[in-house]
Amino acid sequence: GNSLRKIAVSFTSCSVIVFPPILVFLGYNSISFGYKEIRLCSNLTKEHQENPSLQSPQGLSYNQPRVVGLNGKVIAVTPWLAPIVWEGTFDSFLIDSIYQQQNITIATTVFALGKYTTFLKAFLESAEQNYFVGFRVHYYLFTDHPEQVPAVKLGEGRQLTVLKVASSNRWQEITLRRMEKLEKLIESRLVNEADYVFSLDVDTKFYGRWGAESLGRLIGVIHPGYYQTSRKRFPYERRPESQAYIPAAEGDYYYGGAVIGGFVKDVYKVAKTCREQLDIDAAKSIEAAWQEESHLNKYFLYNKPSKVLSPEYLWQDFKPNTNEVKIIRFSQVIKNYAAVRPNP
Ligand SMILES: CC(=O)N[C@H]1[C@@H](OP(=O)(O)OP(=O)(O)OC[C@H]2O[C@@H](n3ccc(=O)[nH]c3=O)[C@H](O)[C@@H]2O)O[C@H](CO)[C@H](O)[C@@H]1O
Ligand SMILES: [Mn+2]
Repeated sequence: GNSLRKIAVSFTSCSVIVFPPILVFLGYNSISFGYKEIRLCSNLTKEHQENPSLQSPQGLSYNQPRVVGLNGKVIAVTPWLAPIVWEGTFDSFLIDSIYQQQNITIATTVFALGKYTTFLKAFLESAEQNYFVGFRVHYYLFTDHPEQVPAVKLGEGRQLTVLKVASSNRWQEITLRRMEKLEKLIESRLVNEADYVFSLDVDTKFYGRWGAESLGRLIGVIHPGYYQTSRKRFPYERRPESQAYIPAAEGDYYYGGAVIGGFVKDVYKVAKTCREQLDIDAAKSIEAAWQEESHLNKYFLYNKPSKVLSPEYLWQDFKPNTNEVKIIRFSQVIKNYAAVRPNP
């Protein structure tokens, strides 16, 4: 909780009113007094000023953005002027120091159903070494086997909550249901318990720093398998009957379903919208090519992320090293699909 910051973004500039000293709660147990300048303006809302949703019309024609330039250098900004986070574009000490002052909590949801509980130990241990070190992190771990959750020593200010969910005999159902679980978790808890939330795949490991440079209103990650692929060959859903359908001439990046992040409120919109679109498809007995990842790609195409994580933030262990990716921060481990999934 950070009420000061919430007050600060609730009003936009025009006329300035200086309030007498007011009580402001900071964090959980400290109280401070201060003069609060509150700026009021009738015709500008918070949405417009502080939290633009970056909606983009459907059917626009524009060039596909490149991730690596023709000179081989990485591109660090999208055509809608959102940063693409690469090593060398930020000062990790500076950016962590800025966000540490804000006393934030980063909720992190992770699902481990069926045999995927075997990935938990490496995921959690490597997260403790690399992921938002020095920040308050709250893991929300969904599993059908709570007894298989390993005991991992967590750093100061970090906690883990285990939430029991029903098993499923289809991996497709497990991955796509994450949207609904995330939606409901935000409604019931995260609105009060966190400032930011990340939803992460569990069949992964952290190998390098992942810190405050990844924070923003709405965060997507560029999938490591498609960052040099022409948009018409992205594995988007191509059947117009699906709510996840994207025409061949459209597309910015192919985003990985393994990382979704941002302000609790903005991630809520993603999760709720994707869950609704998945429900419409299910009622028509249609399942998108890559389940919720397809719906996520549709969402991000027309609701642009405010910051995009480069493939440094989602790699695959089997991929050879490349010139552009200097640091691998988070990577899919190699898995034996037949051994870990409940169905082919
Ligand atoms: C790198 C990447 O972007 N991966 C995406 C990709 O394939 P993946 O092959 O990465 O999908 P996956 O098998 O890892 O499933 C996604 C996640 O669902 C959970 N899970 C899945 C199966 C199971 O039996 N138990 C279980 O707990 C687990 O948290 C896992 O990390 O496409 C999926 C949808 O098809 C998801 O969008 C994944 O995020
Ligand atoms: Mn995965």
